[in-house]
Amino acid sequence: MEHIRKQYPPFLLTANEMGKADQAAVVAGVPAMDLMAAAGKAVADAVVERWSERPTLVLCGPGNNGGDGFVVAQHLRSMDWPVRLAFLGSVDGLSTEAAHFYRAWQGDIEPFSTDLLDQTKLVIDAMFGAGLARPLEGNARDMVDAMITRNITVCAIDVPSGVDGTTGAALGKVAPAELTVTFFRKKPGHLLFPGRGLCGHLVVADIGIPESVLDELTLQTWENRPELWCQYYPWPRLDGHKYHRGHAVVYGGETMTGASRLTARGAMRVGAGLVTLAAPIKAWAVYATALTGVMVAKLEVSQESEDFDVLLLDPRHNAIVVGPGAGLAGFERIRTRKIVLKALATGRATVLDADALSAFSDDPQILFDAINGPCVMTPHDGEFARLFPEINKSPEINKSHLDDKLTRARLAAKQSGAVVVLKGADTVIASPDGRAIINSNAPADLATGGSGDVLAGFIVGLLAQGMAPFDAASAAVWMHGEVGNEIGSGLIAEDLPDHLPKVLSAFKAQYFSSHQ
Ligand SMILES: NC(=O)C1=CN([C@@H]2O[C@H](COP(=O)(O)OP(=O)(O)OC[C@H]3O[C@@H](n4cnc5c(N)ncnc54)[C@H](OP(=O)(O)O)[C@@H]3O)[C@@H](O)[C@H]2O)[C@@H](O)CC1
Ligand SMILES: Nc1ncnc2c1ncn2[C@@H]1O[C@H](COP(=O)(O)OP(=O)(O)O)[C@@H](O)[C@H]1O
Ligand SMILES: [K+]
Repeated sequence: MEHIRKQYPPFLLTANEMGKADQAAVVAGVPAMDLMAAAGKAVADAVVERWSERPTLVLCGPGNNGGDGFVVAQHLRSMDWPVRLAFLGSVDGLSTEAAHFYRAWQGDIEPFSTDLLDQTKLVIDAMFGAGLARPLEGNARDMVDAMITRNITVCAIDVPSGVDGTTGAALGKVAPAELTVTFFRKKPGHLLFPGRGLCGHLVVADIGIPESVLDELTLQTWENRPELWCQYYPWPRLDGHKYHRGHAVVYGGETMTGASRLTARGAMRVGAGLVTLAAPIKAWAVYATALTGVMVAKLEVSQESEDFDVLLLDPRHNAIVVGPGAGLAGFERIRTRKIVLKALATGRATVLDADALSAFSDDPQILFDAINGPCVMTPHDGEFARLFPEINKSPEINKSHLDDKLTRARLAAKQSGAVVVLKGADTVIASPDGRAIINSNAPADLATGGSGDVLAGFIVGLLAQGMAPFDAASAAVWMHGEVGNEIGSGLIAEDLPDHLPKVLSAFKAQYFSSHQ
C-alpha cells in the first residue's frame, strides 16, 4: 500500500506545549543532546545563508537557549567566522546538554559587557528563549539597551530575548531581530504583536522532533491557513441554484449608508445567493439607487423593528448582519439594539459588528444572554474594550500580568457564546469551545475606513452558504488578508469586494481539486 504521510494542521505551541513536545521526542528515542545540536546547527545554517562573514558576538544566557548559542558559535568558528562568545551565568547552573556544548566551544568565554558590541556587526541572541520568566535585569538588560541604542543587527534564537513566546508580550525592552530561528513549530508569540514585529523574518527549523508527538498533545491554537477550513468551503454546486447559496440580510442605517453597502457587496462577492439590504425608509432611495445586484427592502421608520420581523418571517433569509452604519446616536441606538435582539431571536446565523456591539456597552449581558445560536462578533480593540471591560481585569489575565490578545479573545468567546473575531494586524478568531486561530496574512493597507465592513460581509456571505461560524470567520479573515495583499498600496475599502474573485480563483486552484 502506498504510504501517505499524515499532514498536520498549522498548530501553534505554547512554551509549555513545546516543552511537552520536547519530552515526547526524548521518550520516542531522540536524545535531548541531538535536539540541541540540531537547533544550533539550524541557526548557524540560517545565519550563513543570510549574512556574509562578519564579526559576530554570541550572547549565551543561563538556560538551554544559551546552550543553543554554544552550538551556533562553534559551527561559525569552524567555518572561520570571527566569533566571540559571552556567557551570562555559571556552568554549574547549565543543563547536561548546555554544559556539554559549553565545553565543546573552543574559543574564549568572555564576561557580559556592552564593550563587546564595539567590534560587533552581528549579535546572535541566545540569552533567553521559551523559559523567560520575568523582565531582563542587570547585565542582560544593559546589553539589550546597548544593542537597541546601537541599532545592531540581531539573529534571535527561538525568540528575541524578552519576548514571551506564548503571548507575544515584551517583558521589558527588547532588541528587535532581523531574523529569528525557532524550532519544530511556531509559537503564538511569533504571530501576536508586539512579538511578531520584534522577530523580523521567521524561520521554523526541523530539529528532528517527530511530528507524531503532536498526537499526544491537546492543541487548540492554529495559524490561519486554508488547510484548516478549505474542506468546508461552500463552492457552488453544478446542480445548485441561488437558494442553495443562502440569502443574507444586511441591516442598513440611516446616515452612514456606505458602511452597509460595503458589507452587502462583500456578501455578494463571497457567494451568497441573494443579499437583501434592509433600509430605513428615509435612506431607502439612497440604497436603491446605489445598489443593483443587492435587493433593497424598505423598513418603515416608526415601526422599524416590526418591519424587520416581517422580513425575517421568510425562513430563506438564513444569515443576518447588523452593525456597519447601524447608528448609535439617540433613537438610533435603541433601534440598533432592537434589531440585534430580533436577529438573534431567530436563532439564525448572525454577524454583529461595529455599532451593533457598541450599542450594548452599557449592559453587555443583555447581548450575551440573547446569543443562543450561531453568532460571530467582529470587534476591533476599541469595541472590544467597551463590550468586555472586565476581561482585562480577569484573574486569568492578571495571573500572567499580560494583556494577551489570544487569552482576551478566548475569554470573550466563552463569556458571550459567540465566535469572537478580535481584529487588528494580528486578528484572533476564538470559539466559545476554546479553539483559537491567529491570522498572519493581513497587510497594513487594510487599516482603512470600511475595510472591517467588507469583512463582516464576507463572514455573513459564508454563513449564508452554510459554513459554521468558526470556519466562516477564519476563512473570511484569511480572504480579507489575501485580497489586501492582492491590491497592495493604495487600497481602499471599495476595492476589496471586487478583487475577491481573483483571490477565490487562486484559492480554488490550489485547494479545491485536492478536496473533490
Ligand atoms: N524545547 C525544545 O524542544 C528545545 C529547546 N531548545 C532551546 O531551549 C530554550 C528553552 O530553554 P529553557 O527552558 O532553559 O529557557 P531559557 O529561556 O533558555 O532560560 C531560562 C533560564 O533563565 C532563567 N531566567 C528566566 N528569566 C530570567 C531573567 N529575566 N533574568 C535572569 N534569568 C532568568 C531561568 O531561571 P529561573 O527563572 O529558574 O531562576 C532559567 O534558568 C528554547 O528557547 C530553545 O532555544 C533547543 O535546545 C532545542 C530543543
Ligand atoms: N495594521 C494592520 N494590519 C493588517 N490589518 C489591519 C491593520 N489594522 C487594521 N486591520 C484590519 O482592517 C480591518 C479594519 O476594520 P475596522 O477597524 O472595523 O474598520 P472599519 O470600521 O472602518 O471598517 C480589520 O479587518 C482589521 O483586522
Ligand atoms: K533568544
